[in-house]
Parts: sequence; C-alpha cells; structure tokens
Amino acid sequence: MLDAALTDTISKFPLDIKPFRDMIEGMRMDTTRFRYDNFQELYLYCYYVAGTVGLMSVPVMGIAAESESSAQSIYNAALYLGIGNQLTNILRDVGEEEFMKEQITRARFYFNLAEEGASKLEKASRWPVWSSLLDYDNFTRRAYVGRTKKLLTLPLAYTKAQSMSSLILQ
Ligand SMILES: CC(C)=CCC/C(C)=C/CC/C(C)=C/CC/C(C)=C/COP(=O)(O)OP(=O)(O)O
Repeated sequence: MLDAALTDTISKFPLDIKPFRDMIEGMRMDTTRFRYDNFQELYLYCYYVAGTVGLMSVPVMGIAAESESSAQSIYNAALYLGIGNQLTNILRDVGEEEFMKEQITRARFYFNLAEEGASKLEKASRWPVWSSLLDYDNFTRRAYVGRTKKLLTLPLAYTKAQSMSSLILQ
C-alpha cells in the first residue's frame, strides 16, 4: 500500500525500492531487538532505520550536473549523514558517559564523511543539508536550537551551499 505523497514522489523521481524494504526490516528489528552487542550490529540497525532515509533523499534532492564525484560517493555521504543522525538520536537517550563519548566520536566521524557529499548535491538542495550540519550541538544536551541561533546559522549554510567545495569557511 502506498500513500498519495509517496506515489507522487515515485512518479517524479528515480527511487530505488531497496532502501524502503530495508527500512521496513529496521522497523521489524525495532519490535524484536532491544540490545546490540557490538558496533557492527548497531551500525546495521542505524543503516536500516536512518541510512535508508539518506539513500532515499538523494534522487529527490538531485546530484549537481557539474559534480565530478561519483554517484556512489554521494549516496555514501547521504548514508553516513543518516548514520550520524541516528547515532546522535540514540546517544541523546542514553545517559551513560563512557558510552556517550565513544558514540560522539563515531557520530562526528560520520558527519565529517557526509560533508563532502553535501556540496555535490543540486544547488537548491545544499542549503537545507548544510543547515542541518552546521553548529548544532546535539551531543552535550538535548537537541534544542533556539530560533535566533537557527536564523543566524542560515547565512553561513547558504554561503556554503553556493559552492561545490565543502572546505570553505570551516
Ligand atoms: C549528505 C548528502 C549527500 C545528502 C543528504 C541526505 C540526507 C537528507 C540525510 C539525512 C537522513 C536523515 C534525516 C536521517 C535521520 C533519521 C532519524 C535519526 C530519524 C529520527 O527521527 P525520529 O524517530 O522522529 O526521532 P525521535 O527518535 O527523536 O522521535
């Protein structure tokens, strides 16, 4: 069964079905598994529930025609942004300090990998992605960014979105 918005999206963009199937698998896991014994297992879970969102986003956001990066590397960057987001999402809910430190380092690693790909998206899609990557402190406190701070972040995200390089203004 498809809803109207998804039907419309599928008719307009070249979406692959695999991330959708994998996401459903992640939802199944959510109902049966509550512990992950190592990072490999946790990574797989993060892929199913969030990496898949990144993969679904790329065909909709579009890759810049002038990008010289491979499509594969941009899909990977999108996948890593999903992984970083999901790790952040989990660690916000777990108060344990040692565990947190390790996951913060991991999440930062995936956010860094995502940055390069963010600059290779279609120009109109870069700004929202940069807005989500810049200056959000999800790590040391519950993710809350006030309206003023959000607005102040937008010009920098916009400037970065004008360029194909992820290195400026860092
Ligand atoms: C970087 C490039 C090339 C493209 C961008 C591709 C994108 C948009 C990736 C981001 C994918 C994404 C938004 C993943 C987040 C998934 C996630 C952690 C959702 C959590 O949402 P909720 O379940 O509503 O959160 P709560 O648990 O707080 O309720």
